[in-house]
Amino acid sequence: MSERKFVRTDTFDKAYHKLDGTVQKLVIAFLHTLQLNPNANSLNLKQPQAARDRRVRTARVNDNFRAVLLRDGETFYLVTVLEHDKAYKLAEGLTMDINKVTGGIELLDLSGLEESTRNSASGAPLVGPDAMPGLFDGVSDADLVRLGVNEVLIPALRELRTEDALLGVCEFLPKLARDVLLSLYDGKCPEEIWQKVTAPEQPDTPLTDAERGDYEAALTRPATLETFVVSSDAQELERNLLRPFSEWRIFLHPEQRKLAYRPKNKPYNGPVRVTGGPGTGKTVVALHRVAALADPQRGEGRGRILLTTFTTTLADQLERLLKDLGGQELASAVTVRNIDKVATSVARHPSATVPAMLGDLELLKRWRDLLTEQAEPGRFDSRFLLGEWTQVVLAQGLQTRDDYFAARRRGRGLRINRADRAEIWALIEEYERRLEQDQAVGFKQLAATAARIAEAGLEPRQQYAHIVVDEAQDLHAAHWRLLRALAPEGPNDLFVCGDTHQRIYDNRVTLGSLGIDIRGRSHKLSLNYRTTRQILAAAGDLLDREQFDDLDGGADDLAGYRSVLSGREAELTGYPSVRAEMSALVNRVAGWKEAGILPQDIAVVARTGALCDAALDALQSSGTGAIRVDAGKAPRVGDYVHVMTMHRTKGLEYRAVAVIGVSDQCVPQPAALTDAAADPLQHAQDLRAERSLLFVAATRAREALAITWHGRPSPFLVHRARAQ
Ligand SMILES: Nc1ncnc2c1ncn2[C@@H]1O[C@H](COP(=O)(O)OP(=O)(O)OP(=O)(O)O)[C@@H](O)[C@H]1O
Repeated sequence: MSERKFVRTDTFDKAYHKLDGTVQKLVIAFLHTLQLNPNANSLNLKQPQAARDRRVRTARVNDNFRAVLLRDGETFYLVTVLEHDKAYKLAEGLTMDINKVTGGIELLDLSGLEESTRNSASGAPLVGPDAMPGLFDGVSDADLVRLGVNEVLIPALRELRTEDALLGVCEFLPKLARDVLLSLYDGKCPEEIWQKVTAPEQPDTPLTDAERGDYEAALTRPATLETFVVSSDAQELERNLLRPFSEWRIFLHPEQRKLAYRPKNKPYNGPVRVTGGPGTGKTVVALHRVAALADPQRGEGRGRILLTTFTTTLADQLERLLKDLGGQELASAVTVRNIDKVATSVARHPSATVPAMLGDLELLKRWRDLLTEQAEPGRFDSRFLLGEWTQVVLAQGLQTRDDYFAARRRGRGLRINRADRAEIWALIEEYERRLEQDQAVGFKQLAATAARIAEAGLEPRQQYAHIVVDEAQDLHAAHWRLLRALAPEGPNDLFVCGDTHQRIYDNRVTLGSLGIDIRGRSHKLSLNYRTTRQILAAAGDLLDREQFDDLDGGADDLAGYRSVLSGREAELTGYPSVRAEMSALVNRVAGWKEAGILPQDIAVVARTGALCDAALDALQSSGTGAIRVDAGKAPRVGDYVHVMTMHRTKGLEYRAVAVIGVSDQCVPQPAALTDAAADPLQHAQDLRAERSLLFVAATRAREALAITWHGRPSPFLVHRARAQ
């Protein structure tokens, strides 16, 4: 007899978590009975008379609720738990099939689909001069099938004539079909959709005819695991259901799964890079990759694992998510540290005095002080010198005057001659001498020291077999040299996730030149799980046609970047004064709260601390609980709207986001821009970072985004603002 298996869908989990506690307990009891004896009378397992699929059953949970499931031999596919009549209605139109392209199992809710198309079409003229064409008239059935749309869906899909009708049917479609149809609706051609949407879901080897009907084999395919999870017994199922529902822990997109979990005999033969726009699940992939490496059963890991990212706040968040994913056991198997702590752990001797750590603002001030004390004004200003020190000297680990004279200055816009180099080196020596004297050190300087120590050789117990990096776009060259030296070359050594469209610090690198060879091991995620299509479109416009690098000397773009979530358009609104903007903010936040969004799911974001203070003041004076989210501190828990600068928003997400003060005087922030005449390249890079900051802030929004300004709008907004 084959082993009894429970396969639950994401819809089952969602339905379970919406039930009240007493019904949940009954669902668990039902599962235990099903495990012990699927033929038990108390289950009242029935095949609806009008069922389209002979495998469909409903079963009794209590007098009001029934579970909907499919039985295929000893395998039970748990679909949902619904009120009695709704359960029967769903069960009658439900079928299950194996997708011909992906080999993944799909549930097809034909009654829901047909009813939704019928309702949306009622009243619309289908013939005559006013008849509306079908949304997909220009796409052949053959193309739809080739793209992975099951042919039984096609007649109903041909009835769709409006966007509302399409959005209405989305909830009844398998995930791939939904993604394909929305991409077609967005104007993408079948070929592009094949490449970006469907092909990545294909299994590694093409399906044979026999495999197309083999459900047992289909159960293990990544495309199935996007929607289904297999449990071997009711206890395991119960344990999983009792945890809070977070889809990302269980239901990965096939691309995400393939990246995170490698077959045993196919390790990555070197560093891997994962890119993708905001919200595409890079962090989720990084966490699952760590889980795969830490799982002794899988045999992928060879030793210590480090998970690192840019800030302490993000590292704390990663640690929390790692616990969500694999409990304390997983969290204890991994070192989670932000990159500065990694550097500190290598560079600082435990008994040495702890130096003062200086950020860029303080370092810039010290450059200014040094220059003011010079007898004669030199050719170089403080911003240039800070850049030269960090982007050339620390980035390359230059230690001597000769090294500096021989160094290439890639990415620096101002040409300098030998006399200039001599002048600059003398200033840098004096600058570093003063830092040492004051027992102070810059963060990148510390990283450069740590890299030097690690490159000279570390004890094996200080090294890591595997390093997983999140928010990689903001790491400095010295960080990369350090990480390279911390993880000796080998299978699965480095796994790097990042998105250069979100680079908000001026750290550009070419990984290859730093000993991190990602050739042939580069992957891009493109399905956004966070943000609606409307918000993505507005955020995408902020980037204009700016060029972005791919961390390795090439170019990156957001081709194929998309979302299947739908919602309201982003709002872009200008006001005559700050006062008017703040008063509108107070009303907007009140509106969001009235619509059921909790205060802690709302963020107010500004470019400067002063504007944050003004917003905080306006909100608090109106009686709205609000707090500032500051560096290094986890946001206070409670019913507060979070107010923060754009820099703080990195890696976070909220249901509603108001980005305020996006005026021409404030974004880009004049103080953050190098003078174009002094260094045109640097000026362009500073502008790009300012644009990315706004992009990062806007892409934190899941459902609602408002971008506002007073006076004239920021030049980054101009064509959107005009089009509104
Ligand atoms: N397979 C999935 N199923 C459901 N939700 C997912 C999935 N993958 C990611 N998410 C959710 O999408 C959101 C964005 O994911 P994540 O933070 O990993 O994206 P990211 O690419 O790292 O984003 P960013 O670059 O903007 O920081 C999170 O809420 C995450 O839980």
